Amino acid sequence: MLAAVREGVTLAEGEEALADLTPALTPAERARARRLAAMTLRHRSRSDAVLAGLIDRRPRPEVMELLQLAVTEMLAGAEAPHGAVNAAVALARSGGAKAKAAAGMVNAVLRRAAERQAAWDAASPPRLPDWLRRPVVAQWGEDIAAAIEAAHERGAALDLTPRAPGVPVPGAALPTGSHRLQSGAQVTALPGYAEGDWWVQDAAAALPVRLLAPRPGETVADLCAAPGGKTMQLAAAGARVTAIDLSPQRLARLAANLARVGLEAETVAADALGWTPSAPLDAVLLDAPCSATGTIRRHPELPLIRDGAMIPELVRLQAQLINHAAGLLKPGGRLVYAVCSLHPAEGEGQLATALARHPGLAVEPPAPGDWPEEWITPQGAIRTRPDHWPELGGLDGFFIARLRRCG
Ligand SMILES: C[S@@+](CC[C@H](N)C(=O)[O-])C[C@H]1O[C@@H](n2cnc3c(N)ncnc32)[C@H](O)[C@@H]1O
Repeated sequence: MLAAVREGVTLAEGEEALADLTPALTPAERARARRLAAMTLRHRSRSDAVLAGLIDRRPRPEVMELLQLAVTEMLAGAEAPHGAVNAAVALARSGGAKAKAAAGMVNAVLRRAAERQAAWDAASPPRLPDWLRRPVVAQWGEDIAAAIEAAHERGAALDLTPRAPGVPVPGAALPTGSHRLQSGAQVTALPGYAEGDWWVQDAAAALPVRLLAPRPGETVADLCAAPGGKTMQLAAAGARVTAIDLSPQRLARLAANLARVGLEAETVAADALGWTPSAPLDAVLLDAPCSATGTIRRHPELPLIRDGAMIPELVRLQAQLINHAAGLLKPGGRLVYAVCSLHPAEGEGQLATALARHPGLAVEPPAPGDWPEEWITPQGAIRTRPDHWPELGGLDGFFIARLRRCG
């Protein structure tokens, strides 16, 4: 999986490739591989710091990955050193001729690395890539950038959204209504899964629908809907929902998710830019395609496989989607724009230019008191960051704005 990320694919895609390569893996082994790979990536700056003092020359990438993996297991995962070292040496021996030749070095380096807990503890979390760090520092300053990096390294808890208030949901209730489980659990084995009482959704991802505040019977379009976390929230509130997504495969997942929780929505596989409803709508949710840089806690590979080159194209697409969405509303209708991004150009900047283009749209800020004050921006939008809620374990980075069509 680490090699797959080095080739530029996501951990999830790497996991699929791993399952194809080694079909005998049990689900538990696969889950452990995923956990270890994610952990290795989240702490990569620490394993590099430990290894820097022990190797003269960076070895071949696959050997380096073995070393990073074993160091992380020993110093973050508290794995007994002999187990981690032996496993790494066995892996090197099972590799190509060059990896085999490195087995002795792997053994020697890891035995010394096991004693370098202090170097591990003293190292810093991985830095954001420059293309993201620069705008983050410009927006919030150096200290917040460092706090975001620390939060990324801590990873994310498992958050669940209840189908309705009052249904029993595992985990501790968060102030915004989500429930949180701190330790990784097998989702399908949790109580209430089979009954469809809840679904997995980061606490921040549940906020756009909370801000939209759908009422029973309202007509709502979810323009970029799959895999459907927000569609389920809208339907659970009793809205008449049309869920649109460009990807038929992702829309099939949305339909399966709706079926599991026993909720209904009309589904349309289409480009949202070409879709129009038969009558103007009470509300539109636009959870736009974005850089996903707000989800690095869950996807530690993102900084390694993306560069900033896609940002201008995404910003253009988001602006087109906002323009289209604004035209679908009844007078007085509301549009919630959301992105799971930490890049201000997709959030704060996007809102500013949208307001300049659309004098008929006005920001409707969240009611004070209902939301943590530090999340509300000077524009009247909501901004969550991974370093928020430190005592509760953080949340994904989202930018969310509610706009009302005047007149
Ligand atoms: C951020 S994800 C949506 C997550 C979803 N709202 C949820 O809560 O589960 C963005 C989605 O936009 C879809 N998408 C991208 N471009 C689109 C377009 N032009 N029209 C409709 N959907 C689009 C992608 O297929 C992707 O599923």
